Amino acid sequence: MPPLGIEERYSFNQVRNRALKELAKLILVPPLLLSVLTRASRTSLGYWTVPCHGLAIFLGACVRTWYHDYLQGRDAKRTGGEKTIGTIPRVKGKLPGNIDIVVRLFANNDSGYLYDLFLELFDQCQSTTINLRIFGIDKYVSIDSEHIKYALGPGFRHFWLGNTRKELLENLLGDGMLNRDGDLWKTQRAIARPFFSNDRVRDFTLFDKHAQRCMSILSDLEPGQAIDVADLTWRFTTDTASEFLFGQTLDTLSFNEADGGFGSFINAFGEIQDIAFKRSSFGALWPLTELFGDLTEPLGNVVKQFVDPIVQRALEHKRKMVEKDQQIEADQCTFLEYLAWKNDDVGLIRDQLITILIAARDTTAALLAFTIYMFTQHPEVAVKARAEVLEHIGPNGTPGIEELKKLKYLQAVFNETLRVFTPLHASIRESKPTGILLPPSDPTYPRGPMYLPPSSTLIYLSFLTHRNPALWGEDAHVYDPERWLDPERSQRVTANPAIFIPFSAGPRTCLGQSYALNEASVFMVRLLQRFEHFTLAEDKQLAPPWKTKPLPTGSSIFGPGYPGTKRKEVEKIWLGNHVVMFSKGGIWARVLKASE
Ligand code: HEM
Repeated sequence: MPPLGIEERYSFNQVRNRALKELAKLILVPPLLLSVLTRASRTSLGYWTVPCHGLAIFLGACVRTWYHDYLQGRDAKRTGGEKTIGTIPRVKGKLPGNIDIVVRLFANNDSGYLYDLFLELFDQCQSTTINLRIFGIDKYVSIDSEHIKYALGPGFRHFWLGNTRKELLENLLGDGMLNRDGDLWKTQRAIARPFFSNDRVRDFTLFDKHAQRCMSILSDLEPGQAIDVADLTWRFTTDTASEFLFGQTLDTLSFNEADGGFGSFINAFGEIQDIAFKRSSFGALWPLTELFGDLTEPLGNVVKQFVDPIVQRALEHKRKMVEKDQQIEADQCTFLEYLAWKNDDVGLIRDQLITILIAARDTTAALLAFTIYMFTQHPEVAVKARAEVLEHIGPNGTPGIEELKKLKYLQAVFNETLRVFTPLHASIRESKPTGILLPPSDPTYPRGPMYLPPSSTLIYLSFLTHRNPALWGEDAHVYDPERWLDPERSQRVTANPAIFIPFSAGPRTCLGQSYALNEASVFMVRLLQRFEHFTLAEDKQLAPPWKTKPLPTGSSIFGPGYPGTKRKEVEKIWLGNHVVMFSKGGIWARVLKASE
């Protein structure tokens, strides 16, 4: 069996065997050693057999952790050389293996404000990069803008996506660019890049067509009728992306889910992502929850059954063109035709298409939905954005690239939504098999260079970096687009762009940034031309479960109200964190048509 390698496709059996081996190391090896010892010394443990074997597992874990720390300490000295370097502070829970922390993390996810518990952990450790060490397995979590910048940019070569991340979505993303490192990633990115260049995504006809459909849906609502705008924007980006990628829309805006093919495709597509998210909460041992088979396999087959014939047709079309000695017009074709022109591998084309669909859809939908949520909470923002649209484009004008450039306030609104409700709230990298010296930390809790051991999992929470008062000022929790227009306040980002990374940074930065912002702008222009007032339908909205007032007393660098975020006071929705952030139960709003 080939070893799990960076460019390999992972078979589920390989992944399951890997997890079983890890489990065996944890719970089988120590009792086996004990049995060998007792046999060799002809000792009978009698009634003590079970407790002694339990104790052996516990001691085995302690010895392994101690040895692991010893090796790390040695490597840290080697990596640091003459320099004095620190170790990343470890979270110290009350129970062995930090079980209590795991329980609290699940509870925070289930009923708390997103990532609140982490604020407490960072504060306890007085560090913005911490080691959770759960059941003896190190997991580093960071909100440190300097450390994240290093991993994404200058230290890029020391990191890769890592096997843990790739195993989760192998059945959906396969060889797609979001799931590969090394040469395959480079090739995939190089092929796709020209298609997402600024010039290429300037044709707004497609965005406009689907945006206009959304406006018709909104216009047809009964007076006072509420709509889930998270669902509407999701359908908008699904239809737009599918037409952009495949050349045919999935037409989810017709709300006709019963229609066989694409309905099952969209469901399977969503379900795989749900499974992947659940897997991620079990860490590297998740395959043990699927001992009897890969839960994503049947769903992956549904996806393939839907996409492969479309890919085959594109390849057939290409063959006919080649026979007739025709050339493809790069600026006239769909992404699928473009990919088919570049290679003949159905699997590779499918993986790349699915990757872009996954990257393009929920992210941009979230940007739009959270912006509308903010319109409901800050009517003055909607009024100002609408005035700008009317001034530069008029009540019926068509948004083109030149018009959009003039919408400075709308750009500030999007920036502020991307800051406060950053769709990709977290991401993950793995360091390569050599120890690394992380640069000095950001000013939140000043620390010198710290040692990151080889092959470490580093999860970074841009959600919290974007809301950190030490980087953004005391009003970091306030939604205020003006901060992007005020030279003094916007200076914080210009001086240190690493504090704002909604589209990531460095060589793996988002390929679809222009596409996303143009698509979102066209939607918003159409919305603001037709509607002028937005309210949250609180009677429909799933209310957050926490009590907002009084806030807990005490304070930390993250502001008063420790250990929670200050936004808890004002938030009317309940944030959830799948791959992309969302509002549990949707975002229900009522919209008022603009007076003619
Ligand atoms: C508001 C909308 C969007 C946001 C906030 C966003 C954010 C991001 C982020 C943070 C990453 C890095 C992920 C990581 O390294 O773990 C990323 C990667 C990527 N995004 Fe986006 N994205 C958006 C829209 C889009 C769209 C519309 C497309 C395509 C049409 C797209 C295509 C990609 C691709 C292909 C990558 C992978 C790049 C690589 O690994 O080299 N994104 N995006």
